[in-house]
Amino acid sequence: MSAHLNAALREGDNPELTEERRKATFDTRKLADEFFGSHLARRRREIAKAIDAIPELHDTKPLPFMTREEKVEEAARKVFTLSKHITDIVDLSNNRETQSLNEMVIGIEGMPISLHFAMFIPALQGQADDEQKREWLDRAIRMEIIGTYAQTELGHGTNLRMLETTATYDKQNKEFILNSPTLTSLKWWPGNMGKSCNYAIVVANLIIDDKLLGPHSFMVQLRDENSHETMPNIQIGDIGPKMAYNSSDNGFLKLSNLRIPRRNMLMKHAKVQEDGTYKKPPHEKLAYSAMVHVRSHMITQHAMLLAYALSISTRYSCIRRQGYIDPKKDEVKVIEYQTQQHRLFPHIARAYAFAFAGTESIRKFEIMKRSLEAGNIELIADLHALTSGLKAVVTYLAGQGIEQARQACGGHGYSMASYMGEIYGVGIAGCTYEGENLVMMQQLGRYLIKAVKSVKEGKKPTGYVAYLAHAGQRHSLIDCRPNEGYAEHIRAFEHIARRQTFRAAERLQKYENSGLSTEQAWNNCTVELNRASRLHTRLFIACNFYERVLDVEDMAVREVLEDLLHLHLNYELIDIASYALEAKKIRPNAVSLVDSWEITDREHRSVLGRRDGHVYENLFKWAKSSDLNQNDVLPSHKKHLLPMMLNARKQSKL
Ligand SMILES: CC(C)(COP(=O)(O)OP(=O)(O)OC[C@H]1O[C@@H](n2cnc3c(N)ncnc32)[C@H](O)[C@@H]1OP(=O)(O)O)[C@@H](O)C(=O)NCCC(=O)NCCSC(=O)/C=C/CCCCCCCCCCCCC(=O)O
Ligand SMILES: Cc1cc2nc3c(=O)[nH]c(=O)nc-3n(C[C@H](O)[C@H](O)[C@H](O)COP(=O)(O)OP(=O)(O)OC[C@H]3O[C@@H](n4cnc5c(N)ncnc54)[C@H](O)[C@@H]3O)c2cc1C
Repeated sequence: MSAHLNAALREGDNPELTEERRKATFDTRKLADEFFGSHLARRRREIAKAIDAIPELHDTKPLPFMTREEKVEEAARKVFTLSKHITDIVDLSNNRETQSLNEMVIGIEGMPISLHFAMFIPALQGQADDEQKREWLDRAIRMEIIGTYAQTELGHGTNLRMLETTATYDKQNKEFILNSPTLTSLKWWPGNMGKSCNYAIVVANLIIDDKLLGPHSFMVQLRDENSHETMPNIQIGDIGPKMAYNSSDNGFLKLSNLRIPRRNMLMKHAKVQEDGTYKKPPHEKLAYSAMVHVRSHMITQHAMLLAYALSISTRYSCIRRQGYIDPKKDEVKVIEYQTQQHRLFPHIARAYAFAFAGTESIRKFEIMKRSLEAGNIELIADLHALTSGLKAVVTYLAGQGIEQARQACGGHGYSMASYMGEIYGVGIAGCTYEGENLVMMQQLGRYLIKAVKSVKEGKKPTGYVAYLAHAGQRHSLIDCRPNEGYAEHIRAFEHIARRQTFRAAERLQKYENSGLSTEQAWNNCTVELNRASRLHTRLFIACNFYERVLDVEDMAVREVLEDLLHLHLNYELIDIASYALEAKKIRPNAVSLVDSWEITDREHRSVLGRRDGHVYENLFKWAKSSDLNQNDVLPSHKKHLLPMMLNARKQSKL
């Protein structure tokens, strides 16, 4: 590729990076079009340009130098400033455009309206009836009110059936009475609930005539709309600092005999009539729709976090020179070391694979939503299984990749100047929120076991589990030569996933036959079952990557994606670092592959990952701006350490 086609080349950049960019075999803009989709890629460029022109949307100082209060204030300031410009910059009905704008301006550490858009609005869209939508959804979209999703409690997050918050129907007054009867029933964790929101969708166990009817969603006003003071019968606050996400005020909530009108229960699916008659929803888990929405969107979000970390470490690896390969020559860029390439490149391949899987899970979510609106509940189970698996596998592997990217930056990777600590903290939170990963793997496990049962009954499952009915390869994998082409890789992958799923199913059957209860037998098999779920999901990601690459029209882009696909399939299959062959092929394109993510410096917030590569001078500037450097001698030093040392000196002279 002639260098002028590489959109990332700019005057004045560090020559080390320019040298890398000149080697690109493809046009980074065209690869960006594949990674994001051409519309979003173009819009992201336009959004970045629009932000450049509005100084009040820029960071006032690097986020790691801010206290928690300053971070919370900065996020609030930017949300307010954005509200004046947002409709000029993005199409608000496009979630991914809006999310890109938020990440570029506010960053990944959280903001007062995260949950409002991620869950409050989707819960209203999925669970409120038309009249309720007119009352709350329109106001929420206009941001007249800010809401969150309050489900998890101090004592229970995973096991929703045991939520202790109660909503008891009072027929006389046609009201629900909401209560947090115990310490463990306090709502705990909901994002932005501590200080920012004035409304919440509270998930509580519904009780009518002493009958427990399971978790349902209720609209609760938390704070006065004018004064923002906490409403009566409510106690609310922030849960304190966390590993990351400290711009967000995750909160606690106690409800004490709070009365709300009957119509505050979201009634699109389940309904409670005035006389207390209860109408069941058409599918028991429709009340969980907001969680499925977030799970299906988390995959692209985590692909992006991984991309942030890898573009920082790949660029930095081409700036950093350390040691020799040939002692007679200069010190080499650390990217030249095979170990560095093996550390980074498989994760670059995964970032692309995850982004494509994420686009697919969002597409599947939209299809399910439309089919549900037409009254069809059939796709719910498939989507739940798919998103449970993807959510768990992608958040976990993205976390691993981010940590490898951090280690690849050596000591400077541990400084917050690299921003790796925050990216990691935010990434691994995804392993926990929206369903703890090992628990979500079991949800997919249930689905796989059902598919095995149907295969054993002579039926042919369709869709993502169709491969379970294929005749298994009789020979072992040792006979499987990966160089025979991608179809052979996929067959090998299917073979491993199928074998593990059948092994888990047989083991479960054995325990059940031995007289153990279903639950006990299940618990004895969960390690095997989770392995099957993991393999099934990694197979889905690989197949999706393979099919996606076949669709690419630009030959240069297709070729580099095939290199990544080849690496991905081998790495996933053999589960060891890539072959030297793949590493050699990826090496000349390493920087351009990460440039194709088109992450701006503003979005990165990383000194190490700067697009222009001027790392060292900026590390020095960064250090100088530390609060601790504002005084030559810290007041705390004068107070404690200096007297201690003076005293010690005095003592030794005696
Ligand atoms: C699934 C559980 C663990 C178990 O539930 P339980 O009731 O006990 O059910 P089971 O007996 O196990 O199963 C019964 C059957 O029901 C099926 N099932 C279960 N769940 C579902 C479902 N959701 N859909 C369909 N079917 C379901 C199950 O498979 C069984 O079927 P079968 O009998 O085998 O046929 C459950 O209790 C559970 O889900 N627990 C986890 C709790 C959880 O996830 N909590 C989340 C709280 S909210 C939260 O964590 C928020 C976090 C902050 C998010 C920050 C967002 C960051 C941004 C992300 C990007 C989003 C962008 C959005 C952009 C935009 O749109 O603007
Ligand atoms: C950053 C962040 C933001 C959050 N935001 C929100 C929010 O906005 N709204 C909200 O309602 N909640 C929110 N949460 C809460 C989150 O959804 C829960 O923490 C999560 O669902 C996990 O539940 P838990 O904490 O009860 O974990 P636990 O269930 O207590 O998990 C602890 C351990 O027990 C294991 N375990 C539990 N059950 C089983 C089982 N059945 N089988 C096998 N192993 C099991 C798990 O695998 C894990 O290893 C947030 C959490 C975080 C970290």
